[in-house]
Amino acid sequence: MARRIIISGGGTGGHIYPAIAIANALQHREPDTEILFVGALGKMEMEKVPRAGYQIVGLPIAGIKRSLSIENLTLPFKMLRSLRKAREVIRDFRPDVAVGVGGFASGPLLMMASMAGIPTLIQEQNSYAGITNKLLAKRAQKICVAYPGMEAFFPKEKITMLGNPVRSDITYVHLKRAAALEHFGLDERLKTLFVMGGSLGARSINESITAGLDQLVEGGYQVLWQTGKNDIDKAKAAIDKLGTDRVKAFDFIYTMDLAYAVADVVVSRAGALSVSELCLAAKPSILVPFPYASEDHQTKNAMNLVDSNAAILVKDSDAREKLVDQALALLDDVTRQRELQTNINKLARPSAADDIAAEVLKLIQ
Ligand SMILES: CC(=O)N[C@H]1[C@@H](OP(=O)(O)OP(=O)(O)OC[C@H]2O[C@@H](n3ccc(=O)[nH]c3=O)[C@H](O)[C@@H]2O)O[C@H](CO)[C@@H](O)[C@@H]1O
Repeated sequence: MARRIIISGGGTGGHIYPAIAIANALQHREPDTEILFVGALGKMEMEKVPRAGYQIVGLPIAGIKRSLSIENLTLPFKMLRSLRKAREVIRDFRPDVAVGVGGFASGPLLMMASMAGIPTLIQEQNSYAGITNKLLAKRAQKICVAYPGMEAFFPKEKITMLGNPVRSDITYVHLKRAAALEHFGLDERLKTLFVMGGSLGARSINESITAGLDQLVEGGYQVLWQTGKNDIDKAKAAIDKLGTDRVKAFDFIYTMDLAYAVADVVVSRAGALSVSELCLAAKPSILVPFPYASEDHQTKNAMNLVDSNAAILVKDSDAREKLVDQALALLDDVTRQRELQTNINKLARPSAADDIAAEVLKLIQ
């Protein structure tokens, strides 16, 4: 009989793409597996998951607003409605296993699944566990992590360290350079700086790049720039002002494999999945951790690489002053690029998605 698996969570790309990578690996191992995603209504996963070819159901859940907001008063009702909806989805789909990847929807879904006696597995991308995953861990059968020391948050006997699941098309990107140049309309004679702000975009990176765009273009380089939704108009205005066709800006890039393929040097936030992808794609990288991520975990993600001489760190507070200079220095220095490339690739976990899929399947008797 076909196996049925629910994968739940989302909110940002850092939760959605590992979920898609696990789903792809499951279908590769067991092609007749039926997979249903459960996300949060109104969140990014409701659009990105169907684009990746999977069905998704949305729960009416929301997070606490940090500012004093009347919306917070409706949260308990949203939680109750989400629990009820999660119970319905489980009753109708009858999954053999439920997988949680973090983000709002995984809370109610995994809670109801474990109450119904369905085995659950958690995949934690970061070196720091949020409150939802800590609570869910008590009832989960297996917890797959990407960083050491996670027994500080989870029961030790349930933890397996397998790395973060990365979409398989990000392997062997060096074979896709020609296709990537054509896809983005870039010039094969020029070296490319790929700037990525993560799934939501990064304001300080965007401002720093805007300020140094003329230097990059005058330096003879071209730029592929992923800005996030909020800054795309400003980025396009800066490009128009410079009157150049050597800078291509996008709010979101669906073909990340091609973006990595074309990049000689990458400037990026240090979200867990971005970091795992940079390892797999073996890209010389300058990381600018988002300083307000919980427990400053992006700095930890970045330092993990910097300590192995596998990436360069620029602090968010130094970005405006130093980022473009550092990018130009690295673009100019092929020896340093090779050194970073070799070292970052040693930290890649190419089999993570498949290893996690194997753990998921093991939970089905
Ligand atoms: C601000 C914040 O709290 N960010 C968190 C969020 O980051 P964020 O959602 O930015 O996540 P990551 O950097 O981990 O991953 C981004 C994912 O989105 C994909 N992508 C991104 C941009 C784009 O244009 N196209 C695209 O496909 C990337 O290839 C990657 O798969 O989740 C991560 C994983 O839990 C955390 O480590 C980050 O700290």
